[in-house]
Amino acid sequence: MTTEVFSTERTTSAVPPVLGSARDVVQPALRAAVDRLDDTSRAISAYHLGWTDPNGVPVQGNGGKAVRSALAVVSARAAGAPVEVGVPGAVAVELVHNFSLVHDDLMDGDTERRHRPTVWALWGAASAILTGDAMLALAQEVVLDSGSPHAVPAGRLLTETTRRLIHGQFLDVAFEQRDDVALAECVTMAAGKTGALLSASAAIGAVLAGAPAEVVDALSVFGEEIGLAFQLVDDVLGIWGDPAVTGKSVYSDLRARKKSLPITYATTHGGAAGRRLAEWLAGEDDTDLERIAALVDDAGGRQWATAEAARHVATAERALAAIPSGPRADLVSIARFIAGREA
Ligand SMILES: CC(C)=CCC/C(C)=C/CC/C(C)=C/COP(=O)(O)OP(=O)(O)O
Repeated sequence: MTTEVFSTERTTSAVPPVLGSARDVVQPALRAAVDRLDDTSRAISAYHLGWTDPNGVPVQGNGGKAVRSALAVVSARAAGAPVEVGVPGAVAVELVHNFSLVHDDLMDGDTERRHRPTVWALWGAASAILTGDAMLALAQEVVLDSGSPHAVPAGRLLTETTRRLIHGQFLDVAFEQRDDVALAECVTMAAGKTGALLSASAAIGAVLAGAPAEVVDALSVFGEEIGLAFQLVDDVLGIWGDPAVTGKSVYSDLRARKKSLPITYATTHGGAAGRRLAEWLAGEDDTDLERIAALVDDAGGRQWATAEAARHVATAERALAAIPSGPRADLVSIARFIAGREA
């Protein structure tokens, strides 16, 4: 175990107002886009997005925190454009995100998301694959139809981001078969799996607005950094989060023997506790996951991940120095919310 001292404190932060105001402008456009899908993909997407129950009856559901779409509309404002310019980008990144969740749940065999049964658990694997694919294709269409003279670079940002997302997911899946994953490899995986789409979300509004490269680059760096913070917090919640709040099954990441960031830190830097954890990861005993979570803690995995998340948020905030103060404050509020969230 290293001798460094990390803070274990994670200050919880209230949902920033910008998430609500962005949702108000993005939701109608997201619904209009989903309406374009074929009947089956539309019905399953509407369920996944929290608009209907499995029988298609409208509900006041939970379609997620909508962090990525909020970033996209603030991104347009950061470039001096009206929020409306960012809306097609916001719809697109939310669709790419939800494509990835539907496919990820299938790959991981997870049966619960956002407090409800997952798409594959209700409709089967083929429907989950096809609905995810439909959302991904729709995302491109929304950007191409945006009417922006910068739709092609925005579409390209989205396709390149999707390739990074897929690479990150491939690494994640490959790590399940390996017992020698290095911390740097795990960070690369998280940057692809989560950083890429957060980075594109923070930049796409500015791209649609035709912003200069230095503005787009600053927003991309901001998004990439909060993406790493996001995944670090997600991994902490995946082990120590309250399932009643996260809406995910208890210890699902441990049961799946995921080489998440706190676990990889623990196995590679966590001394005797880390070695015991590595032995457990290589075995098949699932009986006492509470003890395994305590082992990750003892090996410093939780402290490290929490401190790293705070460090990435601080780096993200520094990248915004040249962004006008109004949108900068909103971006900072999203970054701090990400670091302090409990779900
Ligand atoms: C290609 C492929 C299958 C990739 C999968 C990539 C993947 C699922 C990465 C995890 C990203 C993540 C932390 C999601 C939770 O987001 P969130 O907490 O914002 O979710 P919410 O929308 O429910 O709030």
